[in-house]
Amino acid sequence: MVKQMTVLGITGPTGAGKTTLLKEVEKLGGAVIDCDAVYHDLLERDGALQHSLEKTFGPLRDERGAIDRKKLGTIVFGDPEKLRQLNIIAQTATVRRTQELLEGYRGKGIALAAIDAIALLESPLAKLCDVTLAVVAPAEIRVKRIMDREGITEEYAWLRVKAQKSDEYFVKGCDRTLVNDCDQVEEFALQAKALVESILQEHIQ
Ligand SMILES: CC(C)(COP(=O)(O)OP(=O)(O)OC[C@H]1O[C@@H](n2cnc3c(N)ncnc32)[C@H](O)[C@@H]1O)[C@@H](O)C(=O)NCCC(=O)NCCS
Ligand SMILES: Nc1ncnc2c1ncn2[C@@H]1O[C@H](COP(=O)(O)OP(=O)(O)OP(=O)(O)O)[C@@H](O)[C@H]1O
Repeated sequence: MVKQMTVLGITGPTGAGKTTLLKEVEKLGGAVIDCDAVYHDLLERDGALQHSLEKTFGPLRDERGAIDRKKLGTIVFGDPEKLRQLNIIAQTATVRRTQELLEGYRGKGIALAAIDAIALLESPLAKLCDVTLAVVAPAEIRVKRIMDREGITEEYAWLRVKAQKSDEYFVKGCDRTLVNDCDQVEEFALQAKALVESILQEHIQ
């Protein structure tokens, strides 16, 4: 009998703790697909994607000749229409690559694969998932976390946070929720592990 693969979709706003949860999935033997990383990889090597972005948003190169994400972020995070245009361009490429990766994991007989995507709920990715999980946390805490993690300014951190949908949107759209408002990342990691294990149990039975 071919073993079924459980596909867990993870979404939620920036700095909430999704990557921390993905590390627990990996420790449990699951495969993870971080759509930010998939997209960053495509941004480096997909000429058609680079061309499409510059055609829409104007010159975006840094001194290395690569697409300057902070420059693009400053354009789109302050303008909902431009963010909408970016989402269409980025999602087409990212969703295609994510589907290829999922099929690869399925072919290898992997029991659990998790997809982490900011646009999970409004993209075709949600339909590929057996369970969806929202990871949320108060905006002030998230701003501090992403400033510490990336060394970005408070202004850019708030610009990114305010460009995103509310916690309520993610909670309403997902099957399950994890609130990450504790002070210690280790404490959240334990909660995340317990939830992923219980989801796996439910799907194995
Ligand atoms: C907007 C950009 C230029 C910002 O670059 P920056 O280096 O500041 O952020 P990075 O790429 O590291 O992403 C960090 C976080 O920003 C948030 N973010 C990224 N893209 C988006 C988006 N389209 N909408 C809302 N938030 C976003 C996410 O929370 C993400 O985890 C860049 O992220 C981008 O081009 N994003 C589009 C990719 C996308 O839509 N991915 C989703 C595919 S399902
Ligand atoms: N409960 C916590 N206490 C302290 N630090 C935390 C906690 N949860 C997460 N962090 C830290 O906050 C930062 C953001 O967490 P993480 O990268 O998991 O979020 P994310 O949802 O993946 O963010 P993004 O969507 O921006 O990639 C990381 O540096 C992480 O180590």
